[in-house]
Amino acid sequence: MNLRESAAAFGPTGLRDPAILIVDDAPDNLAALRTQMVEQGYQTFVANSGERALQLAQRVHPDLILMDIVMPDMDGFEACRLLKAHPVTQRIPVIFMSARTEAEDVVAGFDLGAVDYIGKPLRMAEVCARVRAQLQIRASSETQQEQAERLRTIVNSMAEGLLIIEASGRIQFTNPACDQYLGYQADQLSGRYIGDLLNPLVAQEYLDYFARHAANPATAHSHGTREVIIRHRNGNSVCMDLTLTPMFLRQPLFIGLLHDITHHKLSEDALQRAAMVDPLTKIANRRHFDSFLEKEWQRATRTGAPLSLVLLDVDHFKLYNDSLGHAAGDICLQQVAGAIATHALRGTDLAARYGGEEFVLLFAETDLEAATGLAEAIRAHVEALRLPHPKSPTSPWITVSIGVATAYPQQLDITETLFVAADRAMYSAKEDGRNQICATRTSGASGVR
Ligand SMILES: Nc1nc2c(ncn2[C@@H]2O[C@H](COP(=O)(O)OP(=O)(O)OP(=O)(O)O)[C@@H](O)[C@H]2O)c(=O)[nH]1
Repeated sequence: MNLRESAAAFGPTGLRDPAILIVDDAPDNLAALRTQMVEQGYQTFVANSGERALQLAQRVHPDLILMDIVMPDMDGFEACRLLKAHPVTQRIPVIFMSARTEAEDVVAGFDLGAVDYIGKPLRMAEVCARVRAQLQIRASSETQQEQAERLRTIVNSMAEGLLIIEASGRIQFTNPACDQYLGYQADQLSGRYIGDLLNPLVAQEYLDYFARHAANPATAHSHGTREVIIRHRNGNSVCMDLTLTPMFLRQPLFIGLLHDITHHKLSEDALQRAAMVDPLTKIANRRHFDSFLEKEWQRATRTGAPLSLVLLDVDHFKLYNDSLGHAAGDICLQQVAGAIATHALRGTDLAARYGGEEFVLLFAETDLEAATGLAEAIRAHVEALRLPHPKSPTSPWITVSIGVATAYPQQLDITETLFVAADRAMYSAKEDGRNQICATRTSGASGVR
């Protein structure tokens, strides 16, 4: 075939006309078959020996080979065996043509991998029909292979993790993204069970859903998307969105799509934490303190344990700002906050900036005497910071005045009572000369005792 002929071999769609390699040592047979094949619109290549057929097949990759069996030197059976042994030619369908139509010849032909066997003398219409049928089979199997290849590429390159799960919870397949998310090598997850990855309650919920679907596929619906905690191979937990969709092939299967939301979760957690912290001093803010106090108040109501509130106000802070500037005032508040926070040691203690230059500490399960001791330690700590306050009329250093109040909350009491008592005590400390503590004990609705 010359260049013009080979250009003409491509149809208007750019797809090549099917190419047929005809192998026969009889020139008449070759010519007659070639004429038929050309009439059918096929490209044709001819070979008059087994050796020549092998060379041509490797060069032109025909879509089908029509192969005579009885030929000198290398016969058709041997040529077929060699074609099937070579990776480049092994998938090319071979149709034998022979006058040897004994059952053992036909069987031997099929055993060698031929797709068909036509008896000689040839009936050309039959040859054409058989060639057409084989080309159709080959085209549809190529389409299936292409589709499978396309799907494989998508599944292997997608950023989302994909799992195929059987109704028993056994994992049948995972894609590379899924393996990577969960820290496994390729194929290590196949054969494991979802219970190996999920918390037992969540795994059971999925197994129930699988069982319901397997029992009645017609009513199956997508399980939708939900947030799940999955066990990473290294033992850590990762937060993922899992979307499950049923699919029925030979057995009920479930496609799981995994989307890593750990980063999203981390920033959500960071936002939540930020909402609880005072931006200047980095200790708890008022909102966090109020909800913490509410919880401890409820707990103390149940246990009958004392609850102590320590309220601190920086002395003459307006003068400090006015003399040293607002920026120095900010740094001073940060240092005072740092000192205060070191005294909230237990999980049930909390130090917070309550607003401006006012700080609070809550000490749960702490009576007035113990709280007063803690308050005195804080007062001394702040004074020991030796933060110069040149304009203060009461001390050369930054000091704090502290009110301490202790309550034994009862059912109808409100937290407000404790605040009012601590506030009053703090003002008494101011009035008495600042840099000191005043303590009081409330009993809720019955007021200060
Ligand atoms: N630098 C700074 N100053 C603040 C901040 N919040 C409140 N203040 C200042 O703190 C000062 C509080 O002053 P006052 O409530 O009058 O009381 P004081 O000067 O501390 O005097 P006494 O409480 O009576 O000892 C005000 O000048 C506020 O502007 C802050 O975040 N940074």
